[in-house]
Order: sequence, then C-alpha cells, then structure tokens
Amino acid sequence: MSATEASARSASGAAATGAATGAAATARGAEAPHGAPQLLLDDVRKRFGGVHALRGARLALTRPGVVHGLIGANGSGKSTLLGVLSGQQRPDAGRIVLDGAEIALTSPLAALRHGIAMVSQETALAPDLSIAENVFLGGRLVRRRVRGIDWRASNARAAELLASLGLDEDPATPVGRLRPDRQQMVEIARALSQEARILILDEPTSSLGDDEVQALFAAVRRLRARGVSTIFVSHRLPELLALADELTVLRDGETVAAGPIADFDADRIVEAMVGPAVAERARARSGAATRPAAATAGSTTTTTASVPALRLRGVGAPGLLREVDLDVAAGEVVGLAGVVGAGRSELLEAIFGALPASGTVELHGSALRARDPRAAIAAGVGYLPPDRKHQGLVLQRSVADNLAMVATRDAGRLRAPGGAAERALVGEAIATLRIVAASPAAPVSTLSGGNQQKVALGRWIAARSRVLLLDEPTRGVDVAAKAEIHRLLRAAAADGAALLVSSSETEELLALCDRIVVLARGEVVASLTAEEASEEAVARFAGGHA
Ligand SMILES: Nc1ncnc2c1ncn2[C@@H]1O[C@H](COP(=O)(O)OP(=O)(O)OP(=O)(O)O)[C@@H](O)[C@H]1O
Repeated sequence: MSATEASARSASGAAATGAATGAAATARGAEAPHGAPQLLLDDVRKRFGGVHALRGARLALTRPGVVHGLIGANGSGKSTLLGVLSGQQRPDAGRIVLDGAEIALTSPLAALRHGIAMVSQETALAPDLSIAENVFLGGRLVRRRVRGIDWRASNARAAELLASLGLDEDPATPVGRLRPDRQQMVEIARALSQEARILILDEPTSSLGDDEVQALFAAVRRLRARGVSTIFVSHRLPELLALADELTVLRDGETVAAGPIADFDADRIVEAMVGPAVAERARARSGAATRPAAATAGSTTTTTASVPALRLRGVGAPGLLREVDLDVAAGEVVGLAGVVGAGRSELLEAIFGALPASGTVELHGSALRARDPRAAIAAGVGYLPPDRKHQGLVLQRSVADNLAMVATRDAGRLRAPGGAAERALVGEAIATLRIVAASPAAPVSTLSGGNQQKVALGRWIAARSRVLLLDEPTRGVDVAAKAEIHRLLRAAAADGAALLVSSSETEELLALCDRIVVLARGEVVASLTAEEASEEAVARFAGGHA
C-alpha cells in the first residue's frame, strides 16, 4: 500500500474510529481544525441487493460557502451518496450532520427544507414555460392574494436571482430557447428561490462547451461569495483543480482520500480513484493511449485515398446543416469541433439517417440509398448518440444482451446467440471497458450512468462497425476509463474502421484525432491536421473569428 493509499484509506478509518493521528489527520483535512463542518455525511452505507454501492462513505463540507469536488471511477458510489444527501435514497446506515445537529433526510422535500438541493443532470425544466415560471415552478410564485399570482413581482424576483448568477436574460423568455448552460442557471436560480444553502451539481459541465463552463464557474464562485456551498461532481480533473476548494475521492463505495484541493494534483487523484497498482499500469501504457503520429492515418489515407470509407457531399438540412463535404479514410479518426449548436450532432444524425438530409453519403464508394438507421446499421455504420436516455439501451435487458445486440442481430458476426462466441465477446467488452456490473446478467438499468455509457459504446465496438459515428463518446466516463476508451477507439481505427467523433472537449479531440473538422452554424469552416490543431486554433474557427 502506498503512502497516498495509506493516508487515503485511513480517511474513512479515522472517520469511523474518531482517531486523528499522523496520516489520518492529513487526510481528514476536509474538516476545519476548529469548529464543526457545515455538513458531514459519515459512514454512509447502502446496498442494492448484492451490490455494496456505499460501504462507509464520508464527505465533509468544512464551512458555508465552500466548493467541494467529488470524484470517483464510474460505479464508485457518487450518485448514490448524493441521492442520500438529496433525500432520494434512504441509506442502510450512517449519519448526516448539518450545522452540528443530526438530521434525517426522508425525501427530496425534507432535504430542501434543510436547504439542500440537487440540480439534476438531465434538466428538469419545462421548455415552453418562461424563466420566471420555471424558477418558481411548484414553489413560490409570488402571490399577491390567495389566488392571484403577482407576475410582475415574480418576474422581478427571477431577474434578481439570475442577475445574482451573472445572467442577463428576460424572465419572460421561454426556457427552451436558452443555451444549455443558461438552462442550468435557471435550475440553480430555482434552488436558490427555495433558499438552498447547499447545492449539488452532478456533472454539470458534461453537456457544456468551454465558454459555457466558464460562465457556470463564475456563477458557482458568486454563490461561494454569498455563503452558498456547492458539491460539484466532475470527471474532468482540470475543472476540479480549478474550481474546488476541497475534494473527496470515492473508490468502491468508500472515501479513500479527502482534503483541501492544495493537497492534490492530477496524479494523486487518479491514484486514489483507481488504486496504486492500476495507476502504475496506466502510466506504463500511457504512450499507447495517446494519438500515434499522423503517419498511421497518413499511410492509410494514401492507400485508400481514392475511396474513403465515408464520403459526404453536399449534406444539408434546413436551418441546421449547409452543404457539408467531408471524407474519412479507413483507419482515420476525424474529430468534429464547434460550439453547442454548431451542427455537430445534427451532422452525425444526418449520416446515420436519423435526421432527414439532402446530399449524398457514400460508404466505401457506394451511396447509402435508404437513408434510415436500419439501412445504415446494415451497411456497417455504428452511431452513439450524445444523450444517455436515447442511446437505445434496452434497460431491463442484461448487460450481456445489450453488448451483444448489434453483433448478433445486425452485423451477423455471431451466428449462435448465447453461445461461447457471444460470451467471449461480452467478457472481452466488460474487461476492456472496465464495466462495473454485478454480473453480465445484471439489467443495464442497475448500472451507474458512466457504466451505461460504456455499454452503449461497447456494443458498436464489439460489432466491429466499419464506420463509427460517436457523439460525446466519453461523456460521464471517468478519467481512467476515458484513456482506455481512447485506446480502444485508436485500436478500432488501426483495425481499419473510420471514426467520426464529436466532442465539446477540444482536449479530447486533440488527444484522439488525426484531423479536426470545425463546424460553425452548420457549415465546415476549417479542417485542421493534427499538427495545425490546437485549443486556440479550434476556438478561433469555432467562434468565427478566423
Ligand atoms: N438501483 C440500483 N440497483 C442496483 N444497483 C445499483 C442501483 N443504483 C446503483 N447501483 C450500483 O451501485 C454502484 C454505485 O453506483 P453509482 O450510480 O452511485 O455510481 P457513480 O459513482 O455515480 O457512477 P458514474 O460515475 O458512472 O455516474 C454501481 O455498482 C451501480 O451499479
């Protein structure tokens, strides 16, 4: 056991025993030396059947107005812990202490009464209603009389709340017209209108572009200055290091490290998340996980230059895409960059036949005639949508069924469903993607969000699709698994697949792609080779300043 792990392990041990010696004292730094923490979740346990989601987790907010980062590998128990804190899950054991007094959180309403509010990952807003209506939905529309709602006062109060978050929007605007980050701000404003003092933001940046992330950070910092604490879950280490004041790391349902952010760097966080042995193996492999020299793609491009695996000509959709021409060679990974709304998702949908579009799509030289998803899959195209809810996972079916679904049904690679070949394919996918599930027979609905994402991606990889269209392939996936997924995608390319990958994280595209195509307002505005591409170059083209 390394020093880090020893001190980290003792974080939960110390919590349980009350010991505060040596390394344990360091790891318990999340607690102020004097004075009780604002909030303490102590020795929280929760089982789902045979799965121990939490086995003694601990989280302490040292003071009001603190930004507390929470990180852990997929399936480590973050959502379960936050479910307990927000009153959505009843723990089997453990204590919750707020301002020095033990409390019971029996429902989300009970949590809200204590000032604890969850800002959900999938926004729970009504798109057709105005900002003001959403802010006060189900809550306190400002009432003038018993029956009448004072819209003027409600709008003014909503405007005040939004301004306090740094957002200048007319409260009468329908929420559906707002950018994703602004919708999230409306949710935060809603929580504040209910006098929340502790906000839970579960992966709030996973759907946001770089600029939008900055706007959200500014809002969180304003909240901190007003004494509102935030618990912030993210798989993106640079975000946590930039924003959080203190950090808790979960592994296998236990708190394995906690303390002021100054005590951490990226290596230490990863090591705490995955354990020293895995971290060491990952370091040894890290060369393989990064993009190989462009030569790989270059050579393939040369041999197959005349017939790209995927060729688009004049692909358009009214108001969404304009005359997109694009080639992806077999063995090539092409990234799609652009701000939210630039047309990245729409382009992938158009190729897959999920969005009606004009123009031509050719696969290995033959035009895809029927433009619908069934024909695309039959032609060897795999498509991963950005949104978990629509990934086509059959939630009540098993992990194994979901992983083997495309390979057995559509690609015809496995002639005997349920046979040894299928078991081998499933076993390999679970191992390489590090899917945490009670067993291959467990329903996908019981998996954590990140693990569901891995299953959704894994089935296309398992089917050996020749053209892979991937929209945010690592959204919600932890850092260790992300490197693994990048390695798998590079391996699929080396095996001859053509990959078109959209991501709101430019950093991800730079790590993964041979070429980055930038979209703005539905048009291709740049195609950058690996050598030409950089965060700045992409941002310049994406923002239309080039
Ligand atoms: N309702 C449930 N039934 C069965 N198992 C569950 C249920 N909810 C969670 N689990 C299991 O509990 C463990 C912890 O899941 P949790 O969602 O808390 O992880 P997480 O850290 O939030 O993961 P991610 O980063 O992927 O969102 C996982 O193994 C998951 O499969």
